[in-house]
Formats: sequence, C-alpha cells, structure tokens
Amino acid sequence: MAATAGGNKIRNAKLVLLGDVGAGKSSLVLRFVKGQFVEFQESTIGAAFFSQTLAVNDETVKFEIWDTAGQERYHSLAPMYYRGAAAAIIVYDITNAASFTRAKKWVQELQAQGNSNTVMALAGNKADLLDERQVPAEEAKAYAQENGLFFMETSAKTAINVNDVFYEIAKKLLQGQQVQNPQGGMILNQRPPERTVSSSSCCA
Ligand SMILES: Nc1nc2c(ncn2[C@@H]2O[C@H](COP(=O)(O)OP(=O)(O)OP(=O)(O)O)[C@@H](O)[C@H]2O)c(=O)[nH]1
Repeated sequence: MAATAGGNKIRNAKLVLLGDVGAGKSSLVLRFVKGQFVEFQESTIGAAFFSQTLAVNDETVKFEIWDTAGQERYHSLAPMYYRGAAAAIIVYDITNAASFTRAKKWVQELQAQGNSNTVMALAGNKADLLDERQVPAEEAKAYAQENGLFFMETSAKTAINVNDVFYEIAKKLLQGQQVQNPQGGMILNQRPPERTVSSSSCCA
C-alpha cells in the first residue's frame, strides 16, 4: 500500500531471491541491506526476511526481501516466497556452471507458476573471481534477453553492481506500477501466507 514519508510516496515491493546453494543470495542481501560481506556466510535454513528502502527520484520503494535457501530439501517452500512477488532475483555463481543450469530451472519454474508481471533479474554473482569463471557473460546475457530478464554480473564481496540490481528493479517496478489498489495507491507486493521458517541470525 502507498504511504507517505516527508512528502515521498513509499511503495512496498515483495522481492524474492532464488538460486543454487552457495551462489551468494544471502551475501547479496547482506551487502544491499547492511553494506557488509562475510567470507563464511552460513547456509540459509528455510528463508530469511529483510527490508530495505531505496529512493528513486521522488519516490521510495520499500523492498520486503525473502532470501530463500538454495538447498534442494527446501525447494518445496519456494512457491510460498515467489508467489505474488513483484520482483525476483535469480542468482548464480559465475565460477560454477551447475549453478547457471539451476538458475535457468528457476526461471522456467517462475515462468510456469509465477506471476507473469514479476520483474526478473539474473545476477551472475562472484564477479570478483574472474580467474575461476565458468559461465561466459555473453552466454548469460543472451539467455536473459531471450527470456525477458535483465542481467548483471555482481559481487557481494566488492559490492560491484549490487545496489544497481535493486535500483534497476525499483525503477522497473515504478514504471510498471504492477498492482493498483482500489483506493488509488499502488501495491507492489502480496504478503506470503506466513513466515514459516527463518534464519535466526538476520531477520527483521
Ligand atoms: N568471492 C566471493 N565470494 C562470495 C560472493 N558472494 C558470496 N560469496 C561467498 O560464497 C559463499 C556462499 O554465500 P551465501 O551468500 O551463503 O550463498 P547462498 O546463495 O545464500 O547459499 P544458501 O543459503 O546455502 O542457498 C559464502 O562463503 C560467501 O562468502 C562474492 O561475490 N564473491
């Protein structure tokens, strides 16, 4: 729902991160929300929730971020987090070809079951590890173009392109104005039915 803060309209937007175990989903969120990076980030259990606001011109998007767990045993929980999401960031690790294959599976799943209005971003993370690259940027870019995603290589470690991904999503959401509510405000999110499992370390 739209609210105002200091004259600015605040738009809520549910955003979900999906991707293979270890691709760097939590690290991207930690970088975006707290400006931090840890070398030994613990694997997410279930999902973790964060929120962060971002100003775009005279409007503010409040992201409600669900960082999902990449481990296969949590796969069945994922629809709870991506259903009704205004935006999704599908993350792979540029040094791990299997994680790119997994990312493409997430895209397929979202296309099949998600909301067709969901703004989707493909993030090739760990871009600081160029010497270990297994996924060519051109290949990922071409895949993203064919599938209507926007693509960026990111590094949660160096912060390259991390804010940019969220900023680009915010701009697209504001341009698209995904959901109009009857009172004339804009809703960019639908809350998940409940917060079933969350990591203890990082949730708002
Ligand atoms: N060099 C480098 N390491 C990174 C980067 N992002 C994450 N890592 C490391 O990769 C490991 C896994 O990162 P996580 O953020 O836990 O990955 P995840 O996708 O959330 O993993 P799950 O929660 O298990 O699904 C951690 O040791 C991070 O420090 C990056 O951009 N560069």
